Amino acid sequence: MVAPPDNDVLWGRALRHSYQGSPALLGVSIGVRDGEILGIVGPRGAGKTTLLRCLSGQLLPEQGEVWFNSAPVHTLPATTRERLRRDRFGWVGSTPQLVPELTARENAALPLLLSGATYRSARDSAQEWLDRLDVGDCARKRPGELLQAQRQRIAIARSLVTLPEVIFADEPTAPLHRADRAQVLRTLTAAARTHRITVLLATHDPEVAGFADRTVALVDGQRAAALPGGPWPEGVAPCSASA
Ligand SMILES: Nc1ncnc2c1ncn2[C@@H]1O[C@H](COP(=O)(O)OP(=O)(O)OP(=O)(O)O)[C@@H](O)[C@H]1O
Repeated sequence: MVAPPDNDVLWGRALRHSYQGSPALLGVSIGVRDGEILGIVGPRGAGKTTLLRCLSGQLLPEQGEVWFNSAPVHTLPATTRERLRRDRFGWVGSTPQLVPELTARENAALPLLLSGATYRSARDSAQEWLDRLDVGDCARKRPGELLQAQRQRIAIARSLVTLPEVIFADEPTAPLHRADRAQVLRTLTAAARTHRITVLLATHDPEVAGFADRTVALVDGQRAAALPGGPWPEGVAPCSASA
């Protein structure tokens, strides 16, 4: 095993994974620099979610290595990987997964409460992030009383509340109206830059990818040529922003 280069906070090498024999990743290598906002772009089914799940330790790749700083994520026991994900990583999926019995503020505070913060400090921090994401007035409501777009903002607040080292954002603005996407992405990326949070932003939408410092393209489970902030590589048709 070879440890990652010093300036990479996260590093995947030759990652391969398949689902019931159907390949999703075919030997992807990737390095993510500390504090970088890295776009993982590509059409639907390209392997973006699978790559994020491998890099975040949710999914063990069939082959390959994942390093977070000097920790070999691919060989860590399940409980250590879970702790790593809880304490150092944040995750935002394309659909908000909130606890229905808790209020919006309790949902956003949950990662802090799980890591031992006092109720009052967790609640105050959660409220601050809800305010920044323009859902502060939803704080006392439960997910069932809220719109999907409001729930997604709460899920983003929850991912930021611990100021994790890395946020994995998988199509994070998919449930939002187009007009709201830029504002939410500005909040997420501004918070990341202020607090030096590394962000992996998976998307099929070139407008979303425009918020990244650099993009890496995936096509059919493999890296494809891409220019940072430039045109999409051949074979990666930019989809409309109507996801
Ligand atoms: N749980 C699963 N079981 C079986 N096949 C899966 C599973 N998850 C993903 N796949 C398949 O693996 C391939 C890669 O999927 P993945 O979700 O990683 O791509 P993606 O680029 O994130 O696509 P999308 O934008 O549609 O989520 C696709 O062919 C997909 O159908």
